[in-house]
Amino acid sequence: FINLNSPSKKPPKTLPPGPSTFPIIGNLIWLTKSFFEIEPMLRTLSSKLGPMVTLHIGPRPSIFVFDRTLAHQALVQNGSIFSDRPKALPTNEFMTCHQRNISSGTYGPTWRLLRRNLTSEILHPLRIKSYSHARKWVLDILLNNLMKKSKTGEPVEVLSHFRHAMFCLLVLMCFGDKLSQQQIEKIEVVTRKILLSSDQFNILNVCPSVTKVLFRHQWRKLFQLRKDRENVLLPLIRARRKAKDESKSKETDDYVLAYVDTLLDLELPLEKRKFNEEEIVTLTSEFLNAGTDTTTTALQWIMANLVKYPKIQNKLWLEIKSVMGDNDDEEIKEDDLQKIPYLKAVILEGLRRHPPGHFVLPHRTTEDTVLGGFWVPKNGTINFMVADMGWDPKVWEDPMAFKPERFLKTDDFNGEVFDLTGSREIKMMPFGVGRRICPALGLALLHLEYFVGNMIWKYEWKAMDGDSISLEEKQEFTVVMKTPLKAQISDRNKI
Ligand code: HEM
Repeated sequence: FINLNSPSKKPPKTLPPGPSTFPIIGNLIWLTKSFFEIEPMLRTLSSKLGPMVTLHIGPRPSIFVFDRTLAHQALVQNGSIFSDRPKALPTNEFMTCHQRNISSGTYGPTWRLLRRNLTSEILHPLRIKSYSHARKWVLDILLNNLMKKSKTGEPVEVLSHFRHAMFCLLVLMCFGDKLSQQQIEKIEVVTRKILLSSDQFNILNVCPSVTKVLFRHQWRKLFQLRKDRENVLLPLIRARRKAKDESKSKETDDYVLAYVDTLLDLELPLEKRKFNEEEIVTLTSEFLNAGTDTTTTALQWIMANLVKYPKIQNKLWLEIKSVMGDNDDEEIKEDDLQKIPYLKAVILEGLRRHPPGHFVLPHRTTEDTVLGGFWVPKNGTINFMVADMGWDPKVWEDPMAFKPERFLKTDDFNGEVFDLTGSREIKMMPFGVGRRICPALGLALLHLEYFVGNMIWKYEWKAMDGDSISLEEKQEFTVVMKTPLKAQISDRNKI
């Protein structure tokens, strides 16, 4: 790897190969496509052209990297060059208050402040522990709802239950735990609507000055969605501010810091002012969105594999039983999770085989540079093929099979537990790696282990009679099951 700033090396000026396109029109057409449409095309191109492929999307080249060693060189070894985000498309810019959130924020002091605030105030292990009562509360609701449904004798379609549970957890961490189910559902409806409609607004980004006239109804719809979001979130933000100002909250014993509390006093480092209400709405909705569909998707894929492969489910249950003994009425406590290595292996295998996102969020380079022998221009967009890295047959034997046992062979990982951060070497990267790695990796793993573990400990999960579980994928905001999981669920205590 050479940096173009180094005077001793003469840099190549050749971009990684890609398909030829019509100038301007071709570039604009890509803009209307979602990543999900692009993925299979990229795979075909890479099989012919090699581990790096360029597409001309919009005004700048977009480079896609399939190779895990190149990903490590870029994101870990040269993180300072590869950690910026591209300028947001107009619709995203509008919904993020000019990219003033963590995931789309420019690599600089505001992003650093927001990311550090989230990781040190909310995602710190001790703080995560302080939300354990919320997890227990949500687990009870989830288990009860699943059992209620299964008693009707109908197959239980689990997805909406999983999503609601994951959403409740994040709402409680974000706004404190005094919210009713009804309030939570109201927020869920609005945020979901925004997420599901995002693709339909792609067309507005092709020449916004024209689309503002031609598609003004669509633009109005987008304005309304942002307004609806403010209408549900602002009252919660104001209530928390009021409690803070009156310092009421700290007087009660059960006060738990919420994400929104940490945002109220933060000061924008360049502008030297506090975040305004619209910006806090953007930041809180980012927190809810970033964690709900990702974790829900992972949860569904993992449970689907446990239904599809009863032997794996049974092995997991036996291992849980060896820790829990005859305490059938108890749930698995968070401290006990680490005593169940097979549970961790099941979760890791789920994330490897079915990463919720098949790409990371787009990165932008801050300097002209060279990767894999090709030129990567300053301000170029670069992305990494997450799914393909986890399915690399050079790293993973029989990569498309679901085999949690592969994560128990610590010899394969230098005698240590598997390192998901890829700091030494990337073998898979469902959370990204480097400076933009998902800051909630630890929280997401805890949620997956706690909920999968307890759902298997309490209930036996079976496919519906005559039904086989299809692992076909469908591309939504994340890559989900094309046929959502339906299962027969029975109480293990009553078998
Ligand atoms: C299984 C669950 C999850 C998966 C697989 C996942 C995956 C990812 C990935 C791939 C990225 C992009 C990395 C990159 O651009 O290089 C990311 C970023 C991010 N994730 Fe997650 N995530 C999960 C859960 C969560 C949760 C629960 C939260 C919050 C509570 C969260 C908050 C974020 C944020 C704020 C970013 C932006 C980081 C930045 O740009 O600096 N994620 N995540």
